[in-house]
Amino acid sequence: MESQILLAFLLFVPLLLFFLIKKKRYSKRLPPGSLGMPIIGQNLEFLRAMRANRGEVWLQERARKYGPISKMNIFGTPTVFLHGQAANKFIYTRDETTLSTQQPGSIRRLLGERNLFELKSEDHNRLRGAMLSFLKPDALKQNVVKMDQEIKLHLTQHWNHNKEIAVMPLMKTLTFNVICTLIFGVERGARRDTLVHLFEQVMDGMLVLPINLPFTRFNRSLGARLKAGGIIKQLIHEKREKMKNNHEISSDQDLITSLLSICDEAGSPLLTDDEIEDNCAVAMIAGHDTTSTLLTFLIKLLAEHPHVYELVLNEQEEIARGKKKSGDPLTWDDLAKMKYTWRVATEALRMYPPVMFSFRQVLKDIEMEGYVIPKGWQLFWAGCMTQLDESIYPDPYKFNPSRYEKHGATPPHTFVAFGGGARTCPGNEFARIETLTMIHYLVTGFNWKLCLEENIMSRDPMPAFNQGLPIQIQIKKPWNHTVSPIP
Ligand code: HEM
Repeated sequence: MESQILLAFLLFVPLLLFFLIKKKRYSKRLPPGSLGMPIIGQNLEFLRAMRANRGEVWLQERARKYGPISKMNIFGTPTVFLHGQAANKFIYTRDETTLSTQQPGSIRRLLGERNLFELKSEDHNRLRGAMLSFLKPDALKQNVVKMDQEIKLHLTQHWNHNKEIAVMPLMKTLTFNVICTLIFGVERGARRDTLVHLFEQVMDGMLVLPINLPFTRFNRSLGARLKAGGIIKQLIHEKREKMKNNHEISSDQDLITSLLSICDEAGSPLLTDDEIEDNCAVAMIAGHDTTSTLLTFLIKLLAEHPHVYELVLNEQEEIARGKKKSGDPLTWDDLAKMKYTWRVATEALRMYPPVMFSFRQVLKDIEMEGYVIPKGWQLFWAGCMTQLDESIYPDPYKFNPSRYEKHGATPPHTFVAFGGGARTCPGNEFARIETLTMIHYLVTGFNWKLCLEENIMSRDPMPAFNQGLPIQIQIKKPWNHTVSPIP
């Protein structure tokens, strides 16, 4: 008996030691931090912090505790959290055999399987190239007049007769309408209103646990996405028919027409209808809340910084004086002159980036800072945290558009509001045109002041004002732009 116990002991102890050492070696190489409870992980903590507008603080505290790389469990997946200039460079320069884009399950299912965020390698290049054939500056030049008209119509309908407005919902209305006109090419009316309403519901389920049970937020959003997809399919069909019957139709009149008109070398359509549908949904989701957030913050910051407002006004009045007739639309050349106004927008994007973090999937083990990021894990990185790093942007919480006058004011991989590398936002030029045009008409046409002393914010996932940012407006001079409704 004694010899059996001794034998068992001799076998068991080395085995135990082996597992302990192996575990120790592995966990030593994993980044610091805890994975928390299974499934729940750090979800609740993080989402609560985001909704209380403490998302940045939560991440900063984490970074202070564990350094630039740590592990956690978010959206049900073991995750490594990264931030800092080196992390941004690492992610933006990595090829797709190491890292691939993978959104959390909720986002993936809502955007559709063939959406640009999910596609990789050749598929990604093909789709991205097709989107850029409409979104690149040369193509967008043709659409400045449409943007101008859409913005004038918005101001006439929503600003002209009001004394007090809530900025945030109105900016969403504007950016929805701009996308409906320029991306979907869908006429105003009941169908467009339905589409807008459906996309609002889709947005609601973007950052939730993807539990598809009746009455969950996710279930409602999925239902709305299905219906919105149906409307986009119908638009694709109508536009295809129109193109068959009228060969004169210009391919850059909207994104759907542009995507339909691209063919491969054999003359067959380059994209499937599913790809067109999913990527129109992406353009709506990626393009409307981001730009409306930027515009809302700009309106707030201009109200709070009268000297900046004056400089923007001078620049815009100079451009207005250069017009042959009052009411003539802005041109591409006018936009190129708005240098100071774009610095102001850049400073707003630095301090209040609409996209604070992104996700990637790790395809092979990665060594970083002496740790291993294991294959199959999720990377969660807060690229924009560098924008508030005082060693890079001195006095980072001070709104100071003049900081960009200095040469080298934005060191590489530190200003990343539009992302970087192969996945840089393809809509940045679209957003720039929309923002500059809107600011032109706002400062030349209106004065405004904030109604509340404090405007409480939250993030869900974009930064938002809980009370919508109410302002009082005053029309400077009779707003006499004649606008015909855009089809
Ligand atoms: C102020 C406005 C905007 C901001 C701050 C913004 C920000 C970003 C960021 C940070 C990314 C990269 C995400 C990542 O690397 O995971 C991105 C990607 C993307 N954005 Fe934007 N965006 C804006 C406007 C727009 C607009 C107007 C559109 C379309 C009309 C658009 C369409 C897209 C698309 C399709 C992608 C995916 C690109 C790819 O994976 O290749 N964005 N955006």
